Amino acid sequence: AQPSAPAPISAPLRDLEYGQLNFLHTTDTHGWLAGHLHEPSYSADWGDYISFSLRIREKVEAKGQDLLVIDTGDRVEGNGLYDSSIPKGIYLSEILRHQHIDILTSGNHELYQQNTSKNELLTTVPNFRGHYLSSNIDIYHPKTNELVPLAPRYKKFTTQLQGIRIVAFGFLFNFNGNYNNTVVQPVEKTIQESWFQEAIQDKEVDLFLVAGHVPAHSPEYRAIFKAIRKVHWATPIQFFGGHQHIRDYAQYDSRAFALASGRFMETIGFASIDGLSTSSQPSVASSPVFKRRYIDNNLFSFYHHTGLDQDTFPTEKGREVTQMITDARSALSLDTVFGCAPRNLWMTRVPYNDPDSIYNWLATEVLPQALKDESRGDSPAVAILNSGGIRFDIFKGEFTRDSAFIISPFPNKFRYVKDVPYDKVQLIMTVLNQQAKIVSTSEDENPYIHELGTPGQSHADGDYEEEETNKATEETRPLIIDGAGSHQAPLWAKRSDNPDIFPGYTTKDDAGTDGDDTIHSPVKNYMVPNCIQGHIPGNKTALSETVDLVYIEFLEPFLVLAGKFAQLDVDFINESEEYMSGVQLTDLITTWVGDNWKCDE
Ligand SMILES: Nc1ccn([C@@H]2O[C@H](COP(=O)(O)O)[C@@H](O)[C@H]2O)c(=O)n1
Ligand SMILES: [Zn+2]
Ligand SMILES: [Zn+2]
Repeated sequence: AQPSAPAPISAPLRDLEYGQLNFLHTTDTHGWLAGHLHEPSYSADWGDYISFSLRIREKVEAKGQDLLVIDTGDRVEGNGLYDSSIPKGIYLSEILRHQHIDILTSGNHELYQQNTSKNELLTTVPNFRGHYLSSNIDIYHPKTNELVPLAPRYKKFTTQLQGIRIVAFGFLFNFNGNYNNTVVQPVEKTIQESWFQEAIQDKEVDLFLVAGHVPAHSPEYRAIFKAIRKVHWATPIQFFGGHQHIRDYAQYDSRAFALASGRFMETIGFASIDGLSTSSQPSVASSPVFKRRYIDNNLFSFYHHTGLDQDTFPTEKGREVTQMITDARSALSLDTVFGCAPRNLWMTRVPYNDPDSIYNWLATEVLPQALKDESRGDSPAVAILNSGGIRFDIFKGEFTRDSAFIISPFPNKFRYVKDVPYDKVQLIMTVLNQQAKIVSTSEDENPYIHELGTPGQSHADGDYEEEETNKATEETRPLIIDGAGSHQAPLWAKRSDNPDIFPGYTTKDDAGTDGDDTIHSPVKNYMVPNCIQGHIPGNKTALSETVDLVYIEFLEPFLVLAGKFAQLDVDFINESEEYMSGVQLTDLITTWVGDNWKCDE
């Protein structure tokens, strides 16, 4: 029987504009497959997304159109569901595989640790065999030690219903922070290889599909665009990108567009193309039409776009996966409470030195009070953290095991060098926070800067003031609504009269300001420096002329460079030692929370 239509709800939503070929896209999910438990606007989980894509497929296929589902990497690191299991990711891999994904690629986070890339090769690639593409990543096979492609370089396929002939690639940006069991070849070099050149010589192609963990606006995508255009002046190209954790849409020409779909399961990207040629109709008269939409990841949006409701929307598979997520969270004790945060602490909604900034909290409370290596006696220390290592806000209320991994998922330890002149430490801080200037002297145009600071931000001018709030680069979310649980639609979804506009994404991209499905009011957004420092003991005036320079180990390659600029004669790699017996930042935060943030009885 036909599902009955849901009761109409008046809400400020823009519809999806379907085409001959339609896409759903996720990127940078970073383990958030349970959705956002405290933010109704992003509260749908991977099971709901599975139902959504099945329902959208039914809808488009009923019209004879095709649907492709894409994921562009950074599926790992960033949430207790991935990071808290031993080994990491055992539950996540099982949950992920239930989504049908037509094309998926690796992000940089799949390559930082040896075990993670090994797991991609031995578990995720086989789970998505025939769909996982890796145009520029090789891996030393753990059994043979032979350098092999992580996955096939590209594939050619034809869509099910219309016979649209597609050549697809799967790239990673020019990343160089990978563990040495993998090799990432720069995109510009890869596209000169014979296999790529042969792939783009194919004349029987209706669409080039470039999926990648690459920013939508990037020198890497421009290079690929140019290489394809040299051979095919008019064949449509659809890029899917990620890595910057932003909603973005780039226009390369009238037939080539790139969509980036945010981060952390906040956004389901939608794109469509009309006017494509097909195998049975190889020439079309009209120009193709490209559309895009950024869907807020919640059930209210899902019901709206499918025309279904809470009874008709869920699928059996979706329900099963939601149950798998609930079971995994319970097995991992992710709801265990360590303390209660007395207030919200923000990454970018307030200036970084504001009392409500998470960075200010770390610099003035956590580091001075919790980071102390007793073997160093009274030696004062300055501890440096990269802002990019802090991944999310803290919401007022219960701080759980999940919260700890959400804020600080990386197994980063602290290292230190003794007796560094305090003024040199300050010079190093200045250099680190001006990293763009160092980078601009390098030969390539690698967006290396994203390897240090908070994703989605550029720190080139050292200006940390409020940004324009309507930029696609902003990180915007609706205000937390206390007490809201999982699977709730935004509060206004329950009103059928005159819905309020809630703060959230207000994206401006190359196609304009109408990309977001949900109409929001903007949220303030402030720049954050690449690095912050905490003084141990906290009183700066009590510091002696030299201090222990303590740093999070991820920063070491950047410190080597910054040390040279500051003319500091220290060999960080050979002279540094583990600080505080190798304590990790995540554990430091958890201990501090347990000691300082008591919950009311
Ligand atoms: N061990 C690590 C690994 C990464 N980071 C931070 O993550 C940033 C990259 O994250 P994306 O999701 O944008 O790819 C990187 O720039 C570092 O800031 C880290 O701190 N420690
Ligand atoms: Zn990411
Ligand atoms: Zn990334």
